[in-house]
Amino acid sequence: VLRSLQLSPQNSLFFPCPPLVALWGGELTRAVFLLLLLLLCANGLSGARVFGAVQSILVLCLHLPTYVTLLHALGWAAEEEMWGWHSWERMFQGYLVMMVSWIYWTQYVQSLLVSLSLSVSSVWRPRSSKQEPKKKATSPLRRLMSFMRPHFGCFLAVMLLVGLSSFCEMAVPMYTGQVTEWIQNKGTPDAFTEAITIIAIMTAVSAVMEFIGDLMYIVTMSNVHSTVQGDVFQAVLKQEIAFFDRTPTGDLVSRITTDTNIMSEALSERLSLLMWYTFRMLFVFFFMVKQSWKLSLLTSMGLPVIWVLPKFTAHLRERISVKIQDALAKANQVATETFSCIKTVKSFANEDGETKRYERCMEDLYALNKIEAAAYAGTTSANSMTTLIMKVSILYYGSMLVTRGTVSSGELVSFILYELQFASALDALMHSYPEVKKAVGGSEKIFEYLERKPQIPPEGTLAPKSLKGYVQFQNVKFAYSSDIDNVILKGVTLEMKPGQITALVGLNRSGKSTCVKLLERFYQPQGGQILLDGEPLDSYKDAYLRQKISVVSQDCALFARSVRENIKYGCPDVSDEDMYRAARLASAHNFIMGLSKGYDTDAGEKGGQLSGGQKQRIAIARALIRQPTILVLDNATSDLDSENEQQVYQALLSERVNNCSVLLISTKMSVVERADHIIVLHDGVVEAEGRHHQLLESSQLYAQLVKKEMQ
Ligand SMILES: Nc1ncnc2c1ncn2[C@@H]1O[C@H](COP(=O)(O)OP(=O)(O)OP(=O)(O)O)[C@@H](O)[C@H]1O
Repeated sequence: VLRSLQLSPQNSLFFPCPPLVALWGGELTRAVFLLLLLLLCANGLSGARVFGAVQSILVLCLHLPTYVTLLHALGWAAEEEMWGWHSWERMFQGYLVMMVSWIYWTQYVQSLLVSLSLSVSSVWRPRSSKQEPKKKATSPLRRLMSFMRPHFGCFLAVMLLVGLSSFCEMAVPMYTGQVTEWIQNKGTPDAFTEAITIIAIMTAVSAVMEFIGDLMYIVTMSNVHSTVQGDVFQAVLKQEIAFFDRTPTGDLVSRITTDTNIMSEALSERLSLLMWYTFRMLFVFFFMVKQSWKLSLLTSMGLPVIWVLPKFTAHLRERISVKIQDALAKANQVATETFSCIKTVKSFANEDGETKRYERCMEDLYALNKIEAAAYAGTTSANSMTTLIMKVSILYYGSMLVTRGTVSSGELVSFILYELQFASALDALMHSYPEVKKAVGGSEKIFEYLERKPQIPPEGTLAPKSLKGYVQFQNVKFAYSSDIDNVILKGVTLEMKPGQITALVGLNRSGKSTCVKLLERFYQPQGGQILLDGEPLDSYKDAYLRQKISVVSQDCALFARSVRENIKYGCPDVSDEDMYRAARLASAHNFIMGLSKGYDTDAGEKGGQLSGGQKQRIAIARALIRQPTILVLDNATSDLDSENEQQVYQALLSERVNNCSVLLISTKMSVVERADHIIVLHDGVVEAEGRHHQLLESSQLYAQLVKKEMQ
């Protein structure tokens, strides 16, 4: 309606009041009218939406009068803006400003206000003493930053260098504009030489700073990478055994190697780009405002539209990245499992089956990669489109300003050069931002491991100088899972006296090894307690227990290192004499000396270069070298022939190493019968106990076991 009145200085008789008042009056009326309309239609809209609409109406109606008043107050010419408000150009501008402000509001200001109000309320809200403090989920980025904190000085220096280099680089277009004006106006040669010299110096300084900054950054980031990888490895090692029972090895390896690599590669490359281009953008913007604030305003209006896009796609890519890494871990697991069971795979001729399984994982990965590629391509083309539109708008508006004489042609040249830099910086930022987000997304699982607290009670503090080795199980109950039908120990009460050989016998799967695992504190009993020298097992230090209790089990694993390193595993400072003594006690010295390189012979992966019996004797030597107070032999000689087995037990049991307590678990009753005390385990409880000849009479099960072996 107002437009149809064709308001202009010529027909201002419609508004006898001053034009500024008329402008405010008109726009306020429009605002009131639109607000009333909103009130009528707001039924059912949420508070946030109504608030957003009110904000949009106020921006739409009041931005022009505010702008004109500001120009007026600064004493700048505001005539054109004051009278031109009804034109199509101004109307289009009004809606454009409103849209931009709406994007700013919904995407940036609102979330900023929410986080501000949250932090203020968390400071001011009195926390009742009864209230449990909520566990704050730390963002992966913040957790990553904690790794960078020790290198704060380096990062500060890099920032300074980046800042300096960007400033020098970004000052060049300004002097290029001066050179253009010099050519146009045929200026003095001195001015030209001066501008060119400054350009050359600025470029050289920028290049040197960039080189030093890059070098420092890459070195620091590789340091951060090693720390993260080392810490993840350590954190995983600290987990309880049940965690390893649940988590496939391939998964763990994938997290420690692949995931940390992806994260650090993306971070070292992309984060550096993000930093460089942020600085560049800041300086470019500074110089752009210096050239023409009006053109800069136009440029910044396009910014939120360009920023919103990567925000959405970054979120999408972050989610896909987590899925991709899960799929990769799954594929790794399949490969690890196949290669570690290669003999089974081959003997069942299931190579094709395993290949198909691996291919299925690859297909899943391929599907996810396609989605990621589509998200990437979509972002790139949308970004190019928006930057192109921005460039055209700037050229159009810039040429109008040159025609009006508001900016010189040199300034426009500089501005366009800056705008190009700005666009490329923005483009790089938009590519780097999702990549950094992707890396951060991928790092979530890594931090999950890093922050996971082992689900075992904290270790105790006891580490007495002398330990007798008196073990008591008092009504111990245990199950590996929460399934009540699967209770392994239903109330085991037993004793291991110091210096004695105690044997634990029973049918297969009766829970003998489980008792050992509980004694090693690998799992926690769900009922009853285990005492060592009268003190609860949990009150001892972990390292102390590992030193005092040595276990040799049937599936003793050796490492792909020399025999010497395997025997000295965990105590590398022990003398060679002690190593030979332990090896002799384990009846291993003679065969080791017969190996091609003696104690320096490589055992191969999992001890694959040695026979089962040789591996077991090395494992016994490894246990004895610590001079334990309690020695547990859990089917430790199952792979030895009877002659060698007798030899080992003769040495171990008759010499009674360091007078230590021995817990013997064996199916060979001829060995068991030599024990001082024999415990028969059946159906999760101790069925009988005593010496060999007593049990033959008192325990049917024991008599059966002896009979079975004799048969
Ligand atoms: N890590 C585990 N997770 C779940 N169940 C387990 C685990 N280790 C052992 N079990 C189960 O606990 C039961 C007791 O096993 P355990 O090895 O203690 O018996 P055992 O008497 O030593 O048997 P064997 O004489 O055959 O070595 C078995 O049914 C076994 O399958």
